[in-house]
Amino acid sequence: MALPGVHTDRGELRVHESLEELSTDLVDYIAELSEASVKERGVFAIALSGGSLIGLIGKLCEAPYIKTVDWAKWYIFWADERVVAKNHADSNYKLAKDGLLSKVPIVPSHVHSINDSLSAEEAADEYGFVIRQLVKTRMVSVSDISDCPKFDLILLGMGSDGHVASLFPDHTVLEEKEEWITFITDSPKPPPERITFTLPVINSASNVAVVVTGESKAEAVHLAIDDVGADFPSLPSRMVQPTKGKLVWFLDKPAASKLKGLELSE
Ligand SMILES: O=C1O[C@H](COP(=O)(O)O)[C@@H](O)[C@H](O)[C@H]1O
Repeated sequence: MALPGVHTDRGELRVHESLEELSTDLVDYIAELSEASVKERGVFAIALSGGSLIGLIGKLCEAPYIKTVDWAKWYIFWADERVVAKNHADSNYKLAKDGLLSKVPIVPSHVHSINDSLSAEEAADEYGFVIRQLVKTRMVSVSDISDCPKFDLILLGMGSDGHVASLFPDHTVLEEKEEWITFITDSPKPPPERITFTLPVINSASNVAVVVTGESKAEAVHLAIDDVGADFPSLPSRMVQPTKGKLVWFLDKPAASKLKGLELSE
């Protein structure tokens, strides 16, 4: 049984007993947002991350979602990508393609992956350009506060160091305010070259879900969510604060085990 969602200053917390239950709640949430967005805007612009997240959304290829989701209306993006060939084991695109995209009736031209023949800097520039074109045609909406794209949903994972997308703690990339997409060549987690959505883009989304599992991430979850004072201002996961959008944390019990004020029974 899931604990009921808890509403906090840091968003809604959904803590689950098992990965199976978390995965079901997560895909239901995605399917609901897809339906609402298609009803309202005619399309659903979703940005994926890599890592453990993809295994947790794999159920979208199964009944009932394979039939009930309006796949033709999906536009897919990546919140971050490693600068490797698309068929490389480290590619976030490959992970999503193998685990989801090749198994659902997505329109191939709606899949907006990064150009893997370019340098990190060029790939980030080109990805920003592609997103600008889609903002112009309103396949991706635009924020009414900043000039940033407003994705219907950005799905993020989190590393045990508190990184989200390819925004790493204490990295200058956290200060980027102008660009929508940027690049790094010194990622502390391999591979070193990556491109990433910037914080202004993440925080302009209509919905952001941060999906975190496992005890190794419990300390980072605590630092990202609990009231820890001003000591951790530059923890990327703590800087995920949608301006007008909704933030939901999908956690399993081990990841949530160091949160203060949550009654987690064994
Ligand atoms: O390097 C990355 O790591 C994070 C977290 O991955 P996880 O396997 O610990 O869940 C991921 O969200 C990001 O997209 C990826 O590039």
